[in-house]
Amino acid sequence: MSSVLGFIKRNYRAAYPPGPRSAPDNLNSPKIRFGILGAAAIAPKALLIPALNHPEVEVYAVAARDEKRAKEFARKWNIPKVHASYQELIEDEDVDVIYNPLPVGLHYEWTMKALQKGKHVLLEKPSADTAQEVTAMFELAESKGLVLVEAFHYRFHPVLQRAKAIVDSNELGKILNVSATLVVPSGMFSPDDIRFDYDLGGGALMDVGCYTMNFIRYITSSDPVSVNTAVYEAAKNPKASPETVSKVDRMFKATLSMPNDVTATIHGDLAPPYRLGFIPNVDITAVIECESGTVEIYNWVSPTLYHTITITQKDDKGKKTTRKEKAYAFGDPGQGKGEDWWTTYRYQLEAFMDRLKGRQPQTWISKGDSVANIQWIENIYQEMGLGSRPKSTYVHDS
Ligand SMILES: NC(=O)C1=CN([C@@H]2O[C@H](COP(=O)(O)OP(=O)(O)OC[C@H]3O[C@@H](n4cnc5c(N)ncnc54)[C@H](OP(=O)(O)O)[C@@H]3O)[C@@H](O)[C@H]2O)C=CC1
Ligand SMILES: O=C1OC[C@@H](O)[C@H](O)[C@H]1O
Repeated sequence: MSSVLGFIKRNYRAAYPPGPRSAPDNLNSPKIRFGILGAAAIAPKALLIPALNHPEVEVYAVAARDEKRAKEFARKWNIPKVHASYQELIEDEDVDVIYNPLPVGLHYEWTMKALQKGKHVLLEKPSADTAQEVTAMFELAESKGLVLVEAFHYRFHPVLQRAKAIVDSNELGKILNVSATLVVPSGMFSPDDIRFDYDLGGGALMDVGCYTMNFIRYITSSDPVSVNTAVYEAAKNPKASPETVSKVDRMFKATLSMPNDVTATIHGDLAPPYRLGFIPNVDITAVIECESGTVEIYNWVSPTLYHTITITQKDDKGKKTTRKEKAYAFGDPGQGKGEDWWTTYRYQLEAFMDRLKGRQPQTWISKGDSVANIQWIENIYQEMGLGSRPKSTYVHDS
C-alpha cells in the first residue's frame, strides 16, 4: 500500500513540482534564460516542468516555424517571449541557453548557429546524424567556452549509477553480456512522425537505439570493438518515397563485441506488433549478466515513474538468491542533490546548470561519449546496409 502511495506522490510531484526552495549562492543574480527551438512535444517534460523547480532557470523564449503555433505554446506554458523564426531566437541577446529539440537532421545546423551566436546548448539526443558533425559541434563549443551537452537524461538519474556501482563492485564477478532493450508501444508515433523520416535523421536505431548504445557503453565503461550482427525491419510511412522509407528501421537488433570478451545486445522498436493481435508490446529492460549472477533494471529510461533493480546471485552450487533495490534519489547527500520525485530531466537540468555556473555537476556526458555513441550507431547502419543518416547540407562559416 505504501508503495502505491509513494508511486502516486512521486509522480504527482514530478508533474506538478513545487517552486524552488532557494537559489544556492546567488540569490540576487539574474536567472539564466533559456530559449526553445520549436514547439516540440518533448519540451514540457524535458525543460519546462523541470525549470519550474530550478531556482536559476527561466524559460524565456520560444520560436516555431509558424508564429501562431509559437504563440499558442508560449501562452500555454507562460513563456514571455515569442519569436517568429529560429534565426530570430538565436539572435535574441536576452537568451543565454538554447534548448534544441528539433528533428535530429536539424540538430547540427541549429546547434552550430546557436553556438556561433554565443549561446550554450542543451541538445536533444541523438546529438546529430554523423560523428563528424558531433565532433564539429563540440569543437565549436569548446573554442567559445560554451556548455554543450547531449541530453541523455536517463544517465543523470541515481538508478543508473546504482546499477553500475553494483556491477563495478565485482560482487557478481566479471561482466559477460550486457543487453539493453527499448521497445515502445505501437501507436505512440504516427507513421509520419519525424522518427520515420530518413531526411530528418529518422530510424529506431537513431531514436531509441541511441539510448541502448549509450547504456552498453556506460555499463561496460568501454566502446564496442565490432558489430557482429545487425538486423532491422523497415518502417511503413505512406507519405515517404519508397526509396527513403526503405532506409528507415522501425525495429533493429544488433549484437556487438566489447573489450575483455564481453558481448552486448541492443534492441529497439518504435511500433512493435501487438501481442495476440491486441496487447501492446513494451519492453524497457536492461540485463547485465556476470560470472556469478545478473543485474536487471526494469524501466531504465523513465525510472522516476517506477523502476526496480533485481540482483540475482548464484552460489558455487548454483543456488540463486535474489534481492531488489530502488534508487529514486542518491543514497547519501554527498553523492548528489535531488528528491525522489525528480525526473531524469530534472536531474539533467541540475547538472547542466552546475556546469554552466562553474560548479561540479554530479555527472556529465562528455564530447568523447557523444562522438563514440553516434559513431557506433553509424557502424551498425553500415552493417545493416542502410548507411548513416544524411549529413546536414548546412555549411558552417566561422
Ligand atoms: N529526451 C527525451 O526524452 C526525448 C527526446 N526527444 C528528441 O527531441 C526531438 C524532438 O522530438 P519530439 O518532441 O518528439 O518531436 P516533435 O515532432 O514534437 O517536435 C519536433 C519539432 O521540430 C520542429 N521542426 C522543424 N522542422 C521540422 C520538420 N521539417 N518536420 C517536423 N518538425 C520540424 C517542429 O517545430 P515547430 O514548432 O517550429 O513546427 C517540432 O515542434 C528529437 O530530436 C527527439 O529525438 C524526443 C522525445 C523524448
Ligand atoms: O525517451 C524516449 O522514449 C521514446 C522515444 O521515441 C523518444 O524519442 C525517446 O527520447
